[in-house]
Order: sequence, then C-alpha cells, then structure tokens
Amino acid sequence: MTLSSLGWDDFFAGAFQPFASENFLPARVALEHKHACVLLSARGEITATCTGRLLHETATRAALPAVGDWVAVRLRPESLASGAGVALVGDIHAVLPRRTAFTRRAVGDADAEQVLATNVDTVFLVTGLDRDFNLRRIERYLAVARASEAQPVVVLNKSDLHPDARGAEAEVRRITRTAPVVTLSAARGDGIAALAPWLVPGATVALLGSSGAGKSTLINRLLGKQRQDTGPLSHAMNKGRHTTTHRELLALPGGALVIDTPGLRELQLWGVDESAVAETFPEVAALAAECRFPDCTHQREPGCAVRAALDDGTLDPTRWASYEKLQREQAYAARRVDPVLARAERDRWKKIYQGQRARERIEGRWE
Ligand SMILES: Nc1nc2c(ncn2[C@@H]2O[C@H](COP(=O)(O)OP(=O)(O)OP(=O)(O)O)[C@@H](O)[C@H]2O)c(=O)[nH]1
Ligand SMILES: [Zn+2]
Repeated sequence: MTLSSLGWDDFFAGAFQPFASENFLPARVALEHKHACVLLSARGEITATCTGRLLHETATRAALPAVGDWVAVRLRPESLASGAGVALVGDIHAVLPRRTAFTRRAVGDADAEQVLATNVDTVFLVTGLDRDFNLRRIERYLAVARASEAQPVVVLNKSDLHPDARGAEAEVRRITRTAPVVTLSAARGDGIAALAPWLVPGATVALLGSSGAGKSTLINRLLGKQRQDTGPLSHAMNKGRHTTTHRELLALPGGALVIDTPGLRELQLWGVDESAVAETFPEVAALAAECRFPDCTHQREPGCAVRAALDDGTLDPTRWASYEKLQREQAYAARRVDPVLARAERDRWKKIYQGQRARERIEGRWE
C-alpha cells in the first residue's frame, strides 16, 4: 500500500518532518490491542508496541495511539534484516497530531478521555428506514458528528422497506440543513453509487448508527465481500458483545478507508459538548441569545425569546422538545462520569434558583 492510499497527505507529512531523518516510518493504526497495535505502512503490516518513553511522556491515555492515528514507528533490527513475507515488528515513538477525533469520557474515570477513532474525514450516519427511522435520533447523531469535526452524511438505509423513501428523505433534509442525505438499500445495493463522492482514494470514513441500522451490511456491500456476520441470528447473539479481532481500519476496493470500531458503534452522546448541540439547533441557539437573562432556562422567565417563539408558533415545538432532551442527556452523560461537573451543575442550579427568587422579588409575580 502506498502512503497516500492510506490517507497520508501534506498535513501529516508536515507533522512527520521531525521524524523524517531518523529511520522512522510513518504508519497508520489499523487495530489497537491492549499491549500492541497493528499498523499499515508502505512496507506492509507492522505489529508494534509503544516505547517506554512514549508511555511515560504522554500525559493522558487519550494521547496514545488509537485506530486511525498516524504514528512514527521504527522497525526492530530483526525486521529490517528479514526478507519479504516475514511479519514486521516495530516500536511506536510518537503519535502525529490528529485532524479529527471521536472521543468519549472513559466510564469510571472522571478525567480520562477515550479516543475511539481518529482522522475520519466523513462519517456516515446510518439510519434504517424501518422502525429505526427517527428524526430526533438523526439530530443526535449529527451533534456527535459535528463534535468530532468529521463531515456528516446522513445515510437512509433499507429504502426497500419504506413505502415512500423519497418522502422520508425530504423530511430528513428539513432537519439536516447542510449535511448531505443519501437514500439506499445496503442489502440490495440500490443507491450505493451515491456514496461515491466520499469514497475517493485515501479518504477515511466511519459509520455511526444504532444497532440493526445496517452498518455491517453496508460495509460488506462496500467491501464487495462478506467480512462481518449479519442477519437476525448473529444479531441477537452478539448484542453488546464484541469479540472482533479483525482490522478496524479497512481498505475498500475503490481506495477509500473505512473505520469500524466497537467503541464507535456504542457511541451515544458521550463527548458531545453544548456547542455541538447548539450547532445542530441554530434556530434555538439564536433565540436563546435574545433572552433577557443570559442564564435563562427558558422555562418561565420574563423576557424569554424561546417561550415567545413557541407561543407565536415561530419555533417548532418538536424541535424545541428535541433540543431540550438532547441538552439534558448531554448534561447527564457528562455528570454521570464527572463528580466535579456534577457539583458544578448543582451549584449552577442553586444559583439559578436563587437568581429566580431575586427576580421574583423585583418583578413581582410571574404569571
Ligand atoms: N430489508 C433490508 N434489510 C437490511 C438492509 N440493510 C441491512 N438489513 C438487515 O438489517 C439487519 C441488521 O443489519 P446489520 O448490518 O447487522 O446492522 P448493524 O448496524 O451492523 O448492527 P450492529 O452490528 O448491531 O451495530 C440484518 O438482518 C440485515 O440483513 C436493507 O437495505 N434492506
Ligand atoms: Zn429563555
């Protein structure tokens, strides 16, 4: 494989400069085990471990190699001497800066950030046009994608199961605004060609979507062969259990790369900050900025622009409900793993409550 077919470009070449002279090879992480990584490089596949120095010098676990990362690796002497066909072994000395990253807070460790996949250019947000079809869920996935900096593309799968797939697509377009929407059937192969603009050689894509949306079916379709078990049976049996040992960064026949990690599959709203939620609901964010009080909770404060827009019908109540739910979940997910945040949140509500009482005293009764 050439470096460019693995996604190498000027951005990474620049970052690799300090390592260019000292027998280092650039390589991309295809699989991350507990103690070793499988790397893809111009020399072929390399099994590598981090040097003790890298382990000691990295301040956080999040800075260690993750699937999708470019690293500077040095082959062990025995690998250098070996001929073709022998498995290469090396040491990872550095992780190059990431262009994009999907992260979540590591469960049970308040400060730890877990990196699920990096350097993803495009993320396919896969929704089934069956019972899985849910505009609110698509909004959530858009927020997750935006937080990662990868470009989101909404993929409506199982078009064969929906009596009016085009109508459903039109509904989705109303909420996605700028993100492209593609309707297809991974099982039948209809509409797959519409993904071509994002599957160019060297481009990295990842798939996100709820269980059963058809991610494996789509990956198999793109690979042109059966890599993963799909079907109702394997589905029921494998739920929540991932014992995969296959590469998580795969090269597609057309030259693009696809990242499929268990962590990404399980990704819910972890790692989504409030600004990403606001970006997904620009009309709500714009209204909130107009409220009289900067800490307005949009419940029943005077001068609340959100309430006013709900009352006069300019704000869609389903969008508002969806925003509120997402905001709550985001706050809950963050709090659950972060006691400091939990305390800050309690203090914030205490202040809001005190502030409201003070306002009540000034402005008299509200209703
Ligand atoms: N009718 C129809 N069924 C599909 C289509 N794509 C996938 N399926 C079926 O939907 C079920 C789930 O598909 P998977 O590809 O396993 O879903 P997944 O998103 O990978 O699910 P997880 O592995 O749990 O994350 C399987 O029974 C597939 O055969 C499609 O386009 N049309
Ligand atoms: Zn308000």
